[in-house]
Amino acid sequence: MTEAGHEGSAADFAVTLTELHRSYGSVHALDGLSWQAATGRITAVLGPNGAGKTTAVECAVGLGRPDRGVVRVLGADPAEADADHRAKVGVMLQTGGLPGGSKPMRLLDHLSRFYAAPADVGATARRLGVVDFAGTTIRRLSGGQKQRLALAAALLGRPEVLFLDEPAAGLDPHGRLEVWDIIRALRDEGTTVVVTTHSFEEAERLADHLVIMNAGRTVAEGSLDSVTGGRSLEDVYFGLTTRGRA
Ligand SMILES: Nc1ncnc2c1ncn2[C@@H]1O[C@H](COP(=O)(O)OP(=O)(O)OP(=O)(O)O)[C@@H](O)[C@H]1O
Repeated sequence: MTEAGHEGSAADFAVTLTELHRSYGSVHALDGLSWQAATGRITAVLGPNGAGKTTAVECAVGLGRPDRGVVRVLGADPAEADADHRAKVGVMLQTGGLPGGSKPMRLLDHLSRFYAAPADVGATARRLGVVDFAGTTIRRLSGGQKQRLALAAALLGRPEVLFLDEPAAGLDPHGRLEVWDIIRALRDEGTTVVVTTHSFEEAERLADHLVIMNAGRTVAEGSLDSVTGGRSLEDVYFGLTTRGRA
């Protein structure tokens, strides 16, 4: 198991979080959090409810600012970065924010107009299987269909760095395999992917680099093998984490 090591140049690590603190009242959501995501690799971030995963991603995409600490994404501070930088960063948050009254293709068309050089909407919709439910109003979609749509939306800007919050949650087994294949294909095309997850299987299947968070801090970071040291990921996780506080 390794401590959060911060070696290598900025080009090696598309995302670097260093000693982040963020509090909501008396809750220390981030309490000295540090981890890195290597460029062109998949980083999986595991941690119990309330560990601070979403808060960390919000800081990394510029939706929130830490009270203290340094965030660098593609060499820039996302809270200060310009539109060009933001266009290079994609994010799929949990699906609650999709507009219920719209239809999938209309939403993707609309979102694609925010980008100077968007991905092809039809090709993106086909890749995620959105065309299969293109005529259904978003509020009537199943959880898995919403998940595919949210992932398609996150790909429209052809991001260099992609943050995915529980991308396979709610998907059936076929759907999960398909989404994992897409994530690996994106990595193979050079995209840096950060996946937050509660699934050991997802972490084991996807992670080139693994981060385990607990109570706002990193408690393990490294390759799957270096983190587990021959034990099961589940055993390591339960040994390092405590029940969520959310
Ligand atoms: N806007 C907010 N106001 C108050 N407390 C918040 C807010 N956002 C997060 N928190 C608290 O900060 C802590 C970390 O929350 P966060 O959502 O980052 O955890 P998480 O690891 O993403 O959890 P989950 O696995 O449930 O998604 C929790 O205790 C949460 O209740």
